Amino acid sequence: MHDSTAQSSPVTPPWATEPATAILVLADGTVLEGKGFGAPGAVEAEVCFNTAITGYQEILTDPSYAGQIVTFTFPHIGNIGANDEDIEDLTPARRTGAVGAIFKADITDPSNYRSAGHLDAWLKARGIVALAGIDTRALTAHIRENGVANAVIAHDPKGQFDIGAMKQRAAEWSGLVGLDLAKDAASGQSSQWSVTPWKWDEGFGVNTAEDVHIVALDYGVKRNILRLMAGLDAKVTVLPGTASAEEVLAHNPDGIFLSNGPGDPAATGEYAVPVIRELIETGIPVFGICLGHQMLALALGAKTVKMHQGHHGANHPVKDHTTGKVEIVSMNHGFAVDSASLPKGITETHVSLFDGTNCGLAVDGKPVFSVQHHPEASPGPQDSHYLFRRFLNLIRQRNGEAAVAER
Ligand SMILES: NC(=O)CC[C@H](N)C(=O)O
Repeated sequence: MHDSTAQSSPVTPPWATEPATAILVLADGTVLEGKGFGAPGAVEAEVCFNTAITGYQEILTDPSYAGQIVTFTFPHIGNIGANDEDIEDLTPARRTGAVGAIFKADITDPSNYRSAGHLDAWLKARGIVALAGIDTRALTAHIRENGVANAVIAHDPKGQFDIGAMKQRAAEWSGLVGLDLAKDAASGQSSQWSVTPWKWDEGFGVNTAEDVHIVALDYGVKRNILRLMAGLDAKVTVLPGTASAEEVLAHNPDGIFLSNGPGDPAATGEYAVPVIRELIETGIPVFGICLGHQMLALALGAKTVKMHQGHHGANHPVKDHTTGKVEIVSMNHGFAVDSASLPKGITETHVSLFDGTNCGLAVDGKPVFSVQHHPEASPGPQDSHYLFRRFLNLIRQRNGEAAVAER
């Protein structure tokens, strides 16, 4: 990593035999040069690092990564190719998710029975600008020391870059604080969801039972969340995150789900937060994940803050205070609920064992709870799947039915 003052192109890194075809310029002037993959072009976004060792397609298609470039700390990305199943955004044609990707090693030819093509071609089709061949450990250390960075990532097969202009663009970008990306991340349409989780040798299933009805408010929802709820015999109706409380209640839900999503939770204060405030007064069980958790906290009067480097990975330890158990979880957030701001009557249910930040809350005396981490774990370990059953039990209890085993 070096601070380049070069304004002319093509850029030739000292170790390379060929000119760089992709480049990352941070707002602090740091320049990283390597080999381009995926879509040509240039885009400004926030660079964060993800420590998961599997699930690169699920990560890159997670709508919560809108406005972000993901640096994978795992060095070999792409070796199992790409397929049409490991997708997390609801409407892939809209390509909501990460806009850039950074890898240590070049993408190799795919070798996996599920592969339908090369990751490079998939990145190109999805419009993701990718850079490979850089020291991702150094970039990760840089982010850990200095915090997530605003940047511009560019890929030009001819290696023509205007580094000065890229530096200026990175420095001038507003960053994610104050940015509402959830409104655009949502599919914007109401739909029914009945697909159940993928099973070995069977693929995805379809749920026809409709024991309970869950309305999921979509702020950029991940498919595996909907699959897990459908897998618990729920009829799932997805509504745009901009729906009013009246529109939600018109569906007669037994439970209301608040989805994950991109951007600053505090920027959703005009549409989502007031609606959530109304919904929690109805007595209908409410469950929120990640952005849904943060917006619920805001609706309850707490505050959210921007984190230094965020949590992005599939190996984070979280403690559930209600059971005393520790779960290894999937994480993807750059904002957090300030636990000191949680008002009276709200219990902090989960905390991160990495840094003590808030990872869950429950409203005393109401069937309303949420978590910061990702129990759908796509990708990630399945320790937190019990949270979907906890939600179902709140619904069953309210409907006068017997609880199912949580674990
Ligand atoms: N995965 C999410 O829902 C992320 C929530 C929010 N955009 C954050 O970065 O903290």
